Amino acid sequence: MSLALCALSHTPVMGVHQPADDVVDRVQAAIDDARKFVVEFDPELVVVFAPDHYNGFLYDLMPSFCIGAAATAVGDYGTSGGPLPVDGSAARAFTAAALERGVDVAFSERMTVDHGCVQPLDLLFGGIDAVPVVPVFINCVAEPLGPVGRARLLGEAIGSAAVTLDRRVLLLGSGGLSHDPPVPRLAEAPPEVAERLIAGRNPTPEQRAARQARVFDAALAYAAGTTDLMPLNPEWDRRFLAVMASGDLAQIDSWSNESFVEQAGHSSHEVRTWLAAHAALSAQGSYEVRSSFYEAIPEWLAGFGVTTAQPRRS
Ligand SMILES: O=C(O)/C=C/c1cccc(O)c1O
Ligand SMILES: [Fe+2]
Repeated sequence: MSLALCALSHTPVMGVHQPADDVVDRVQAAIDDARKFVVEFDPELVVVFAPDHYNGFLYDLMPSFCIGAAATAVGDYGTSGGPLPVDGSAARAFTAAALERGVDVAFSERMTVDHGCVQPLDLLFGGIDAVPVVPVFINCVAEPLGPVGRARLLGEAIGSAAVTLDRRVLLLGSGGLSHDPPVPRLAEAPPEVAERLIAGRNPTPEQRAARQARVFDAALAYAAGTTDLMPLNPEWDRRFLAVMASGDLAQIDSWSNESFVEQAGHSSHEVRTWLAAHAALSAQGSYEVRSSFYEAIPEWLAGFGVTTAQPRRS
């Protein structure tokens, strides 16, 4: 058995509205390097810790966490769509391990995932069919959210089960870092938007296209500085990355949900996926960061990070 980690931001604006060429080149180099790391590790299973953006999980039934034993991708924003090659027995083992450790995960034999789960698979593996996966949903958008430390405990539980497998397991975290994209919030939503957040699965192609166009337009306006969306926070991002690299993950338990929003934007909660992935990696002992890239990219609406890490070699 062995574990490895790759955590990276996702943004559907990538490739649609680009920052300067030199920025794109640096991001591409970081992704290429992460892909090289993953190819060399040659994972036999990929555990994807990812948020959802009201495509699979809505307010009609919103868990804090859900492990999927079967899953289908909606294929939003041009990401791969269709069934994922989920390892159902590994998913059930991870679920049992989490419940045994007092982390009350939900479990799904028919999970739906979106770009949050699929974009990293597309970027690192060229699609969703390359390696068996276990998708692990972490609620990062639908308030109220539990304390951030619960994601750490989830990761530790899944990691404790992953290290017992006689397989190479890649822990993939997807999201963040600081960002405040125009994702609607139930508390402020007008009735028709509230209905979509509660029960708006399977939008029509026209509805999905309109939603995606709104995000693309927001990205253009954000880069031009003409929106009231919160600024990216490189200082906060770098502080978060330093905590992940330190291995002392429990210190983040004191970061209140309010502080995430106030300092790093409503969708900065997506870093819970990074936290869970690093906590899972820690199940194999202390770890070392092999590579860390970060750049604030307003054109993509995100503080964009790419990290690879592995158990510390003695
Ligand atoms: O369409 C959505 O709901 C979200 C889009 C988005 C935009 C920028 C950064 C992200 O992490 C996103 O999920
Ligand atoms: Fe997201």
